[in-house]
Amino acid sequence: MPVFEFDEQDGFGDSHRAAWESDDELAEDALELGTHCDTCNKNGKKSEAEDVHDDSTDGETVEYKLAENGDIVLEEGEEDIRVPRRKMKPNDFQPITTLGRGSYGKVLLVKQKSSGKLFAQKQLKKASIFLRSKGIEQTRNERQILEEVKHPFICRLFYAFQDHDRLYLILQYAPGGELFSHLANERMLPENVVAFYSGELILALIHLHKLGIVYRDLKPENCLLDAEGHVLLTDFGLSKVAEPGADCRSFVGTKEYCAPEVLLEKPYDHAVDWWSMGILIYDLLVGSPPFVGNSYKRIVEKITRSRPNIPFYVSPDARDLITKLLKKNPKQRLGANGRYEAIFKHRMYRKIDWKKLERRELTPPIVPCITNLEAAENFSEEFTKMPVTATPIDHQTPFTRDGLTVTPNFKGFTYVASPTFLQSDIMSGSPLSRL
Ligand SMILES: Nc1ncnc2c1ncn2[C@@H]1O[C@H](COP(=O)(O)OP(=O)(O)OP(=O)(O)O)[C@@H](O)[C@H]1O
Repeated sequence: MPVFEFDEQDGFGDSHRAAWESDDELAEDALELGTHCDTCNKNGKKSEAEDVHDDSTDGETVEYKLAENGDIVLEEGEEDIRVPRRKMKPNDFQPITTLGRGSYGKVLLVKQKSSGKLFAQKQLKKASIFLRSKGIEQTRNERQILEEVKHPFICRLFYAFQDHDRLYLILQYAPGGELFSHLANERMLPENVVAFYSGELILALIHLHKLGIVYRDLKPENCLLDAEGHVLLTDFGLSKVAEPGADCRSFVGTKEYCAPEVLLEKPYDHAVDWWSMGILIYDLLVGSPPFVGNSYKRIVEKITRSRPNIPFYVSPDARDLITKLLKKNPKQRLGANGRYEAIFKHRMYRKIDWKKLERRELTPPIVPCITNLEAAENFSEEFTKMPVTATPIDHQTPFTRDGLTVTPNFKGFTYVASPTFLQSDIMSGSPLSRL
């Protein structure tokens, strides 16, 4: 996958760091957001079912040094030998419940049999991918992008594999569910809360942009929460790697969140993500996106021609930010061309210490109610009540296209995260293991 770094001068490099380091006032004024569990008072109780520490590695015997507290002692640069880099298969994971459904298949909560660890397993039916011509490219994109991207607010990919019928992505499980399901409980969020979530998402987007990736699909369903309440951006099916100077012309995205240049089929770039960020901030503050209508044509008309109608109760700072992000001309949009400093310094974020935010040191305003990770309490019962069956063993049913029998193989799809990562923060010191 082609990846390029932005120029240090106008990119994320020094100018970004300078913005953080020079602004002591902002650091001192750092926001201490109050914490509450939004649906109950049982803050993060440990589930006995989760207290599993099975070090077995499918019969392989390995030796490792142990510290007094039982931690594995690793020499610098040494990879953890407890986690052999072995390809996974569907049968290595026990399905627990259904979490949701995407356009190519479902997302299950699964438990890795060898370790007892929980993951989200995104299944994609090859037949439906194969029948939609853009599907294969989209799926490869998703796998490659997830593999490459490592960021505290972006959902991690651990394994990717396939059998005859399906592709499988084994992802970091976001037990807090969708950010917007919490919004549905609250209707509108206060400005300091919106600054927190949009701040974490801004850092995630900048990370992607720095890698040359346009996310293109920023929408409520793709903003999940981890057990502590930090944002996890997911679903990279529509992300695209932009070559320097190249524009992406294919139509993607959820229309209410789509930038005008995309709807008008004009060339577009990373600035589309800053438009969607403006829509998301409006949606969080007001309770619905700014451009809605009962037909596709009406929505497109509003997005391309109308100004957003910002209610009177939105503060001047938030109003200013939304207006600057929702500039129809992508070149004038806040954040366009790597001008991230203007976002960091915007008054909407005056109480955010960006360094602390990136280090996950600011307390999330909503702590998801999780009493038992396996119960997936923050997901819709429409899914969690669905019966889950074990993933069928590869039954070699051929399917046809244009009258021909085909057995598509998605070359290069298989992926195993590095052993170091499999034992890293997310897996061992993460909220999941602490519950
Ligand atoms: N890592 C995860 N942890 C927990 N739940 C997840 C995770 N990934 C997805 N989900 C749940 O599954 C639902 C569907 O996810 P998916 O990524 O397939 O959505 P989608 O945007 O419809 O996908 P696509 O655009 O590929 O069709 C999400 O809305 C979310 O509720």
